[in-house]
Amino acid sequence: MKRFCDVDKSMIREDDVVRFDFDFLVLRRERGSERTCRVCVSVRANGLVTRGLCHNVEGCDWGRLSLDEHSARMAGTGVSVEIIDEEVFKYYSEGEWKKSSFGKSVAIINPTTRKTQYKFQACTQEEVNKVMVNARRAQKAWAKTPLWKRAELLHKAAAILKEHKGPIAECLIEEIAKPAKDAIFEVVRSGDLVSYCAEEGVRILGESKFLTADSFPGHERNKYCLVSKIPLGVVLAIPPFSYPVNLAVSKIAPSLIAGNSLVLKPPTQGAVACLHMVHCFHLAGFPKGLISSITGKGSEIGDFLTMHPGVNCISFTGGDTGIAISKKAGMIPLQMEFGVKDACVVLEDADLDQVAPNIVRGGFSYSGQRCTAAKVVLVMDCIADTLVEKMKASIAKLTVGPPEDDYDITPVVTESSANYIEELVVDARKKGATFCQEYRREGNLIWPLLLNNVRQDMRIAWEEPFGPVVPVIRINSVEEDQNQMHGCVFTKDIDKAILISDATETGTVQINSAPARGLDHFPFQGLRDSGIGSQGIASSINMMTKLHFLLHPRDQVPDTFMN
Ligand SMILES: NC(=O)C1=CN([C@@H]2O[C@H](COP(=O)(O)OP(=O)(O)OC[C@H]3O[C@@H](n4cnc5c(N)ncnc54)[C@H](OP(=O)(O)O)[C@@H]3O)[C@@H](O)[C@H]2O)C=CC1
Ligand SMILES: O=C(O)[C@H](O)COP(=O)(O)O
Repeated sequence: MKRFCDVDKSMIREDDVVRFDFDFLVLRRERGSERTCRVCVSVRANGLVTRGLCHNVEGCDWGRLSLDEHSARMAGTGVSVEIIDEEVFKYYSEGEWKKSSFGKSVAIINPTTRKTQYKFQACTQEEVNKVMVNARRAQKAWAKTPLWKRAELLHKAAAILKEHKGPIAECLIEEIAKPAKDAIFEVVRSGDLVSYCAEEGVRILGESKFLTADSFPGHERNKYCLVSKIPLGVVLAIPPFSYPVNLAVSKIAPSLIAGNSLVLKPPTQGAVACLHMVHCFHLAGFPKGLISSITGKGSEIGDFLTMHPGVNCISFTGGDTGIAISKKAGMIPLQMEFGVKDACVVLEDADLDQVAPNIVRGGFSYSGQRCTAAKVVLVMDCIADTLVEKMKASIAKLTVGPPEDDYDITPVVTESSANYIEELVVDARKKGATFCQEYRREGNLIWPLLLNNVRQDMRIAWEEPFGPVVPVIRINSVEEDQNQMHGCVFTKDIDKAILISDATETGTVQINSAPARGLDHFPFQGLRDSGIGSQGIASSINMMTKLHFLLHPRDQVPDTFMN
């Protein structure tokens, strides 16, 4: 290696007190048949990566890299080097990155290469117990920390998170095959969410309600009640693989601003992206024990966590696992968001040139692995042929390939997920659905598929594929639709759209646009088996607090104050 480092002085502000650290890391990687072994050096100024130099032992010419290139290539290294021990990512407890005493690790399989990409610690029950005790202790002090100080730290974490979008996005690409631009967007959006939450928290929690007794029949103005919002205690956050960073911070930020402590259980796929994100909170300087991340497979450590007596609230997003969690959890508030079968209803008068690309985007972005993906199209029979042709034309434009090259359709998250999608496709073929494209699969990569003439007896009509397959069901009237879970309505008749929205049991209805969570501060919820409570910044802050009442009878006020 010729030169070790070259610090980019533009990264350092004039008034910074600069402390330089150097990290050395030997990085071994496998991509297909290519094997590389690199020695990387990163330079940190006050904890942030400034420059790095990497040398490929077999003659790589990475050479001197810009900050962004360096960050992008050094996921799991550089500023985050302390979060990894040899090849295994650590868990986060008491403000430190730790190795589990268990000595067992969990592998994260890259959906594209189908080889082990990363490993993380499988934590023990004793380690969970310790985290809970520390979380409770830290929370008591945190609840007394002024609101503006809590907000200040969240703003700092948000800035660090956005600054480190490169390495975190790289993890999203490698762990969950999120297309590169979407991966970057997820991190940036998450930083914005944290900041917005800090602002909203100051407004929501900075106000309290004042009640007087004389508003109730038969009472004088002789008693007052002050209503304020206080934290719940320890919040357990469990996000899904599909938005591991965004759906983790959507739980972390409201919980912290409200004065709670937070224990995160990252999803297996997406765990390393989550750990990098947690490290951004660590770098921001939150008190020890306030944020922790217990790692391990949900099936192994999940029950112990969710039934732990130290947990005062669970915020979960995922599949049917959540239904089981709701049944097992004790008398604590739950915020649960599960899977859904979002339907797009297309009426006779809809502008099909607008509808087709909208549904294709809604159904196929991130290869259909969004809870808000368009999962069934219910179209009036008289316009179905035209819509299907237009959708076929839109689908033909989708690109298919690896996430790092930012293709539209990328491999689905696991082989078992691909197998499940295939089962639904095979069932639809057996029962007579019309295939608008040839079904094609290579490993976890499934080409986009539109299934026409789907009937209610086919599994794809009801089950959530969480993949790039969209069924079309023809209807003759809106009443015929028994899904009752519309995600959107396409029509030029706004009155009709509102009537349909009112008549259906669904959390969110979009008019003339594919289903989406909205923006992160909009409320968002599923009904019936799709969830408990609402997400969204304000909803989550409210959900993660309880009311506290301070009553005061006026006759106790000294006479001097009464006149
Ligand atoms: N309504 C909404 O807002 C959203 C809903 N979803 C839904 O999520 C599903 C896909 O996500 P996916 O990650 O596969 O969902 P899962 O339900 O499989 O997993 C969700 C989370 O739960 C964890 N987990 C698994 N078993 C347990 C357990 N026994 N106790 C506690 N935690 C456990 C998982 O960890 P591990 O990975 O280690 O198993 C993961 O972190 C789809 O159904 C989708 O519709 C997705 C996004 C948004
Ligand atoms: O995890 C998911 O599926 C998200 O909640 C979807 O969010 P989006 O609609 O903003 O993509």
